[in-house]
Order: sequence, then structure tokens, then C-alpha cells
Amino acid sequence: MPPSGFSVTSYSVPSFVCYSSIVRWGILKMSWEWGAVVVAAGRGTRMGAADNKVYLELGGKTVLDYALDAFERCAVVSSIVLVVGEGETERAATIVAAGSYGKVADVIVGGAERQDSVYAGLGALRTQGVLVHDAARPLVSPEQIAACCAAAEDHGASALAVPVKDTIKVSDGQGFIVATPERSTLWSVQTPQAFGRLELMQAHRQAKEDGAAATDDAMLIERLGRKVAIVRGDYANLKITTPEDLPIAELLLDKWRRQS
Ligand SMILES: Nc1ccn([C@@H]2O[C@H](COP(=O)(O)OP(=O)(O)OP(=O)(O)O)[C@@H](O)[C@H]2O)c(=O)n1
Ligand SMILES: C[C@](O)(CO)[C@H](O)COP(=O)(O)O
Repeated sequence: MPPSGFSVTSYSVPSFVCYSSIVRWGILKMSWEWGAVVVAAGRGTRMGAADNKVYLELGGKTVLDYALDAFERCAVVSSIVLVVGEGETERAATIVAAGSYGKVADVIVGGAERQDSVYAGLGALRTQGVLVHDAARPLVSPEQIAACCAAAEDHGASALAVPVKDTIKVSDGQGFIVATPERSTLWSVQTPQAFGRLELMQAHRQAKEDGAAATDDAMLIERLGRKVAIVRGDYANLKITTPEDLPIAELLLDKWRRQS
């Protein structure tokens, strides 16, 4: 085990794999103040439920509860802005109060696209660093959140990701394969993703000006030619997207409950 008092901000971390170990060893010292934008303003169209999927129940709590709880328990994070759908503010505030999520400083209304919701959330924070997280990813851990912060302090920006397991094909849009990218270079990106708040705001403004749409925030930094470090995540940090994701999440939660 490395000596105590070791700080990732004053030591060159050789690879993404190291961040989670550093957090596990409990030797992390952060320089920036960190806030989080948790986006919950989607419709859950692919889930096909009557309700927004973040309010669906998982082991007695809502999907949203788990995401908020992980950020609440992460010592590195000082404040959270929760971004919700039109007409959902009261419901979300009730969940925040019932769960005693004291770090939630604001509950605000999001926009039509995820990108709009994140941008709305950024405007409500004042911290140097910002984490962006999907409320639809309930199985994130405080350690993974802290690992993202550490990597972003070292490299400017970071994102949790896992190596792709399947062989990925590119289609021609007509049902035929046109290419097979080299799998060893492919990562499936997750949230949280961590950035300097002002840099991310600038990247969002630039994207808006250019009419660029992005499905994650790292993409907005990449398109400016800046680097985003990969932080090795966990396959269990799945995004609740389609109906079969719910029983998988239940199984993982059950397993963790039995282990703790
Ligand atoms: N306008 C939007 C769209 C999405 N999100 C949030 O972004 C996260 C990831 O998006 P996704 O899984 O696509 O959620 P939905 O948009 O709800 O799902 P779908 O695309 O199936 O409608 C979710 O936590 C979702 O609530 C958001 O805050 N605002
Ligand atoms: C940000 C994200 O969760 C990374 O995997 C994902 O891109 C969100 O995309 P979606 O189209 O909103 O599901």
C-alpha cells in the first residue's frame, strides 16, 4: 500500500486503472471544490412506462434515490443540483426531503434534450469542478465518483467507461455492415463525467452556437480538441434504459445487500 498523505494531484498517475485503487486505499486529497448536476428530466421513452423511469421503484426506493444517495455519501462532493422534468419539481423535492439528501442545493427544471438539462444545471452551481450524472444510473458508487474527480483534476476532464465486450459493427443505414472498428480501442462510456465547470459551460455554449448535438458531455470537450481521461468503471453501473435493465439492477442490488 502507498504511504498515507499521498495525493494524486501532486503525483503523476500512470494510467486510468490507478484512480479506483487510489480511492479504495483512502489516500485521495482533492484540490477543487466539487458540485454535481444530476439529470432526471427525461421521458423514459425506451422504458415504455407510464411514468418517468427515474421514479420507478427498485428495491423499495426510486431509481433517483440511489443516484442521489451515492453523491450524498461521496465526501468529495459538496453540493448537488437536481434537474427534473416540467411539473416534477414538487415530487422530486419530496424525494429529496424524505431521503435527507442535504447536499441538494437546488431542484430546477430541465430542457427538451439531455444537453439542455445539463446546461440548465451548470448555471445553478458555483463550484470549480462539476460532475454530470444520469439519475438513470442508480448503481454508481461514491468511490467511482471520487475517482472521476481525481482524474479530472489531473487531466482537465474525465469520464467513467468500461471496455466494450461485443464486436461492434458500423452499418450503412440500410441493414448492411460497412466496417468493424478495432475492439481494443472501444470503450462504453458512462456517467459520472467530471470537468472544470467553466470549461464545460464554455463547451456547451460553443456547441449551441455551432448547432452541435451530443449524447454526453465528454463529446463537447472532445470536439474542442481537448483531452478527456478514461476512468475504468464497472459494468454494474448500467443505465436503466429498457425494461430488461430493471430486473438486472434488482439482482445486483440484492447481491450487494447480501454482501454488506
Ligand atoms: N431532456 C432530457 C433527457 C434526458 N435527461 C436525463 O438524462 C439521463 C440519460 O438519458 P436517457 O437514458 O436517454 O433518459 P430518457 O431521455 O428519459 O430516456 P429515453 O431516451 O428512452 O426517452 C436520464 O437520467 C434522463 O432523465 C434529462 O435530464 N433531460
Ligand atoms: C451520457 C450517457 O449515459 C453515456 O453513456 C449516454 O450517452 C446518455 O445517452 P442517452 O441517449 O441519453 O441514453
